[in-house]
Amino acid sequence: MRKNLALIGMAGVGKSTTGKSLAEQLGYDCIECDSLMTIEAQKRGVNKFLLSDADFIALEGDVICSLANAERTVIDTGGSAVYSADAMRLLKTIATTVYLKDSIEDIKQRFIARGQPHVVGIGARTFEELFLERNCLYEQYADIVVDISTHPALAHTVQEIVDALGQN
Ligand SMILES: Nc1ncnc2c1ncn2[C@@H]1O[C@H](COP(=O)(O)OP(=O)(O)OP(=O)(O)O)[C@@H](O)[C@H]1O
Ligand SMILES: O=C(O)C1=C[C@@H](O)[C@@H](O)[C@H](O)C1
Ligand SMILES: [Mg+2]
Repeated sequence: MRKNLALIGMAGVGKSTTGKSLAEQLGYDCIECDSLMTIEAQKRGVNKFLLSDADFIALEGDVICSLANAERTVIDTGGSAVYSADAMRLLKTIATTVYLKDSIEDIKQRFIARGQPHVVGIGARTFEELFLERNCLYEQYADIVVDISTHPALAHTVQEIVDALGQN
């Protein structure tokens, strides 16, 4: 097992919720990339939610690449991290990547429940189109895929990831 874990997956799938619990169970630190991005954007004098998609992805790439020395850390990435080739190259080097996957229906429900939060790349596309594009990227970059659609309970998800890591 590499010395860190990186959670990747669609906005709202539960990366931050799972990441905190997983880190606690493993005795790892947990870094939420979205929070680091907010801090970095403030340093640069910008509001990250007002950035273009390209600038948002560049910021996300910079933040993730700043984690090169992380150890024993769960890296909770933003859903759009897969659009940054630099970020994914770094993560594949320093971490075991875990794709937290759920059904399109469940993700869409949670997306609507949260009031349709900021999501990169939605543009003129439908949620379904974005989901399918993202799903290919998440699968491409994943060392481990954990599908939570049949067992969505947090404790079950965390245990499934721990078990999969043991076999990886
Ligand atoms: N397994 C689950 N079942 C039901 N609801 C969940 C589950 N995991 C997380 N949630 C809820 O879904 C919402 C989004 O979860 P969370 O913030 O962990 O997702 P995320 O993947 O980190 O999203 P983002 O990419 O936007 O940061 C939260 O309100 C959380 O309580
Ligand atoms: O999936 C996405 O496009 C995003 C997910 C969030 O984690 C944030 O990083 C941001 O709102 C973009
Ligand atoms: Mg999150």
